[in-house]
Amino acid sequence: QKTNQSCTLIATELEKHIADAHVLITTPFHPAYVSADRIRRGKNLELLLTAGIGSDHIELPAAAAAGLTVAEVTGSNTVSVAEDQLMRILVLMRNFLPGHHQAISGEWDLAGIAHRAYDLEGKTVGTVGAGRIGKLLLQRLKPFGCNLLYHDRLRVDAALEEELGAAFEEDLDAMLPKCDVVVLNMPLTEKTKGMFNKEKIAKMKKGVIIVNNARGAIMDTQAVADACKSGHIAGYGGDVWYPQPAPKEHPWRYMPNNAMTPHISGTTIDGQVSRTTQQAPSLASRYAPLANR
Ligand SMILES: NC(=O)C1=CN([C@@H]2O[C@H](COP(=O)(O)OP(=O)(O)OC[C@H]3O[C@@H](n4cnc5c(N)ncnc54)[C@H](O)[C@@H]3O)[C@@H](O)[C@H]2O)C=CC1
Repeated sequence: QKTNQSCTLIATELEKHIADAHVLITTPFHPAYVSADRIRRGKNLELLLTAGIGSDHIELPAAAAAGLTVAEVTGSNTVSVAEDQLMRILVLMRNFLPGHHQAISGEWDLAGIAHRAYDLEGKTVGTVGAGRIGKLLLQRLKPFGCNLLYHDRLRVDAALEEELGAAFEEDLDAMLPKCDVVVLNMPLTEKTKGMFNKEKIAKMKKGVIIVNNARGAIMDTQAVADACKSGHIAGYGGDVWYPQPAPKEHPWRYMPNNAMTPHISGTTIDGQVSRTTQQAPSLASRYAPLANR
């Protein structure tokens, strides 16, 4: 109910002011979807600023057609997200959540946890996307003694590849069957929307762990829920959903072995400070020249 109230409040305030606004600042966490209709009604709009990374909640072709600048705070919370991904990998690999549930519910059933708990050492971890967050994750995984793979449109330079200790996989479909853990680190675009469907998931190892802090809509929602139910996916964790806020009946809330949360991986206090301190200069650089005229 709290979520519904705050959604309604955001929508009402946005509708009230959109006709006057020159700058619209939105976040990917609790997005005000910037539709073509809202862009049309925002007659004074000049800048759509995403306070975070990932502007897929904005209808980009409509923004471009209206001549608007769309900007985001690149790099602002990348450490927060990479650390969170590492946490979710460990939480799922070690089967931590049922153990915690036992602790708070008065149970003591070691076998009930241990039968599906593994070490991360020696496992193959592949990231789909090795941009800012993907590279930070690979750096953090290196000391765990994993076999590290990455797939991206672009290969990182040889020196960095060696430093990361990760092997490039040009063909995603060739990488997926090798991975015990798959982490998504690419943007939601027309190309990646629904990319991880039933067929793609079937190419992965039975018992794979998937961590997706990139965007919910990169996955086929029902295919993920079905594969968790069948056990093909042994664990699915992340903080991104489609749509957001996720409705109560969203199947990922109820699928087995999930380590889902609301969209919080980039909103640590450090991530928030970094986002806001980088956002102000972004606004200032656009408007200071006008103000000084
Ligand atoms: N959950 C959260 O709080 C946050 C989520 N994100 C999400 O993570 C995504 C990645 O963030 P960054 O690493 O900062 O972005 P980035 O732009 O530095 O890296 C993205 C990488 O994905 C690659 N890529 C793009 N399309 C691809 C495709 N079709 N196939 C393979 N690789 C492809 C790019 O070449 C690039 O290397 C963002 O787009 C955003 O959606 C970002 C920050 C916070």
